[in-house]
Amino acid sequence: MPRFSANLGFLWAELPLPQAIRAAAKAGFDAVECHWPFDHDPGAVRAALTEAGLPMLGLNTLRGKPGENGLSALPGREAEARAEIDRALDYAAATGCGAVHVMAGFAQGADAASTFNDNLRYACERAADRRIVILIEPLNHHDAPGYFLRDATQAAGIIAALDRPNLRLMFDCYHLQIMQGDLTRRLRDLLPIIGHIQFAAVPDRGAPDHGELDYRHIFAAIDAMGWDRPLGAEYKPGGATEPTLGWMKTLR
Ligand SMILES: O=C(O)[C@@H](O)C(=O)CO
Ligand SMILES: [Mg+2]
Repeated sequence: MPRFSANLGFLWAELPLPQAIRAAAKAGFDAVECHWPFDHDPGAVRAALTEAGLPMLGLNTLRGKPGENGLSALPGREAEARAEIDRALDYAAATGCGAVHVMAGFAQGADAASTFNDNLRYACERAADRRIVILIEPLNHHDAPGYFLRDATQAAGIIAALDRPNLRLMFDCYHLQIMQGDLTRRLRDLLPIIGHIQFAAVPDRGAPDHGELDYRHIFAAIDAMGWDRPLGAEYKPGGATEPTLGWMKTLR
């Protein structure tokens, strides 16, 4: 039976993070994850997680200046990228969060590729002694045109080349349906390197109860593969979150 993580970057995004954590617990989620929680006191976040009895599965490195979408593949920006990796790892350690998504940024070409690899090696090393997983996530080219990491094939190549036990793929069904499709086979083939799975309707990124993907089929297939960790609900509710949660009953 699938279990679910509320992505608090989109769900209950209007609430301060500790309140959003409590709202997710009340709604029946099994875990939470977030985008950029750094303005919230990590002690208050940890206390809310403990009170709610929920783990925090992941958070992202900061994106950089306005208009940027991560720094780790940007040649010449290594010092800033690594400072953001350190900041994210410190916050993850302080809140007991299990994974950090290292955001690549808008860049292309060989220099970007080697910069990303070097920064990922740095992140994996710094994360290892804290038992934190480093995630990389392909983003679709409509929402993030020019983003360095475009699809799961590219991400799998990086993970194989770096060969670090704590480097994993964030498999976001929304982005990967847009970029590559064939999600059932792709999930099965990539399962050994997947660190987290996220979902939303395609193409509007709404609740997973409409659109071109049938999540009854996808979640049953994921279940049959033996995946039992919470799946990340990373969709845009377009208003209050509670009225959008009907899918939790039908997809469980
Ligand atoms: O899919 C997304 O957009 C997120 O998972 C993310 O962390 C980067 O924006
Ligand atoms: Mg995602």
